[in-house]
Amino acid sequence: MKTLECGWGAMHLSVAERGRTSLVFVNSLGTDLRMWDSTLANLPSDWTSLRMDKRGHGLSDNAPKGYGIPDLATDVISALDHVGMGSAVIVGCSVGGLIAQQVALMAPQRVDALVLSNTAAVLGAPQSWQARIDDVNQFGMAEMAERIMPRWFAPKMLNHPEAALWRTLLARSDAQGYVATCAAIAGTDLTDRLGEVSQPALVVGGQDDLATPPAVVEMLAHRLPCAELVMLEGVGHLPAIEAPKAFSELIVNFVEGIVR
Ligand SMILES: O=C(O)CCC(=O)CC(=O)O
Repeated sequence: MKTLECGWGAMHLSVAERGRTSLVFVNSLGTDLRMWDSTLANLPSDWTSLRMDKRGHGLSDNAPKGYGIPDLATDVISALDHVGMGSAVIVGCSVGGLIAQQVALMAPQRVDALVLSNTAAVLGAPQSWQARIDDVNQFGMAEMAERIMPRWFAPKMLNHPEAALWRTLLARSDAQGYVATCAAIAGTDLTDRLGEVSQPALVVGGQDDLATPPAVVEMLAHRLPCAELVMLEGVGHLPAIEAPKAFSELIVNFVEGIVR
């Protein structure tokens, strides 16, 4: 673990620096960098990986209010600078995928390729995020965790002991960090800029994803100039947790295909 000093505070990083293939993992709303544990365990051991908790998530500090996806993308670029990673394959889930797209637009030279899991260029209507913020403020994270679980996990995963651990993490999450990220999502629509993303992209969705349903993920793949799409059966919003072996196999095949 390393701590990165940013303009807004300290960011906690888990860094492994080996080998030539570099990947950066950006997590989803309400999770932390441990969402990638099982995926990393299935990747070649000589690959370099960098994971980070977003502002207000995991062990990272809360930032001042009023930041957007470009600020979160700047955090990723700062993390790359911090560990001396010139460029990398950026793997992002949901809002992490939105941040990954933003990094590709802001600093294309830092992005070798994208793995966009369960995400889109716009994640739902702004009003739905304002409703989410209002609900968090009214009911708190514990109540919200109950409501969000079926949006995270496919029915067959919901009663798995691991799902209970993630529910606990979400229930204990910092509400300020959560709502600040909801507000950043609400203000972002990259649809009109997708044509500028020239890097190869692997777009992954889950047939049972209620948060970013298959049609939304398919639309992202369709609009990106150079994308391949894989839709996983029996998987919800978080394939890295629900189907880590299948997810990491997809990453390995994709990355080996582009470096060959
Ligand atoms: O996972 C994300 O980054 C955003 C979507 C989410 O939190 C799940 C939901 O919409 O309930």
